[in-house]
Amino acid sequence: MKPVILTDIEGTTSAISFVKDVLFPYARRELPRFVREHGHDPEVRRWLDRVAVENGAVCSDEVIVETLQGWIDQDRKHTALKALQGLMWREGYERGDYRGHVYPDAAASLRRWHEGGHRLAVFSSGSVAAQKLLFGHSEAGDLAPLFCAFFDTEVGHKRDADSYRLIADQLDRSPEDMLFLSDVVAELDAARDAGMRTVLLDRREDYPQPRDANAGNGHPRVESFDEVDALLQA
Ligand SMILES: CSCCC(=O)C(=O)COP(=O)(O)O
Ligand SMILES: [Mg+2]
Repeated sequence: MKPVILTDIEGTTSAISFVKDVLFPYARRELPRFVREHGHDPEVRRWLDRVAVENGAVCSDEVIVETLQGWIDQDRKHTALKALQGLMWREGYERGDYRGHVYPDAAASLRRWHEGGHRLAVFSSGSVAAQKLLFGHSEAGDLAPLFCAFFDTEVGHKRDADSYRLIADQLDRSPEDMLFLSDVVAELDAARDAGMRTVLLDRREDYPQPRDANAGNGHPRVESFDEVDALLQA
């Protein structure tokens, strides 16, 4: 049976700069208008209320917006922020304000692995809705149908081994039959603790200072998806 390939997004399939310089500023800028116009939609309200609870008090939408903007600045991976970002980014993708960045080697490899019979899945801190948008409106075309499953932090934290056990379980595979790709060593450590095979993405564009074997904590290290095939055969 061919291993299931589970991939992270930011810094792995897609440039960190796309997330930091395009998506995050867009959400930060659009947040006040979005909350004004959609704050009464039940789906939006649910997440805004989660932010209010986190603040420890009943607070105005203005304070909630400021809190969320602060979290964007800190790159907090809070589930409520990620869900709201996904809803805001939908408008930007649909208006054609931007397309999802996917490295050409990642797009080509994902297509090749899918054609070759590997099941592909995503695990990202970005919400499942945001993941589907990024791949569905990517610069390389609609890549979303290549994936059989999408997971976000509703399944658990990316640095927690139990999240990877749960993902394997939901895909009906043993962790040993799965390969996880990520640019973050702590995430790879968690996946390896769960029993998965791992590969560290160390893209020159995202990480101008290459990480050595010690910094990579023993995970096989590659600079593009093209190098992953050799590891799949190993
Ligand atoms: C999924 S689209 C936006 C990416 C994002 O919001 C994010 O936090 C990326 O985290 P990742 O786990 O993919 O490194
Ligand atoms: Mg990442």
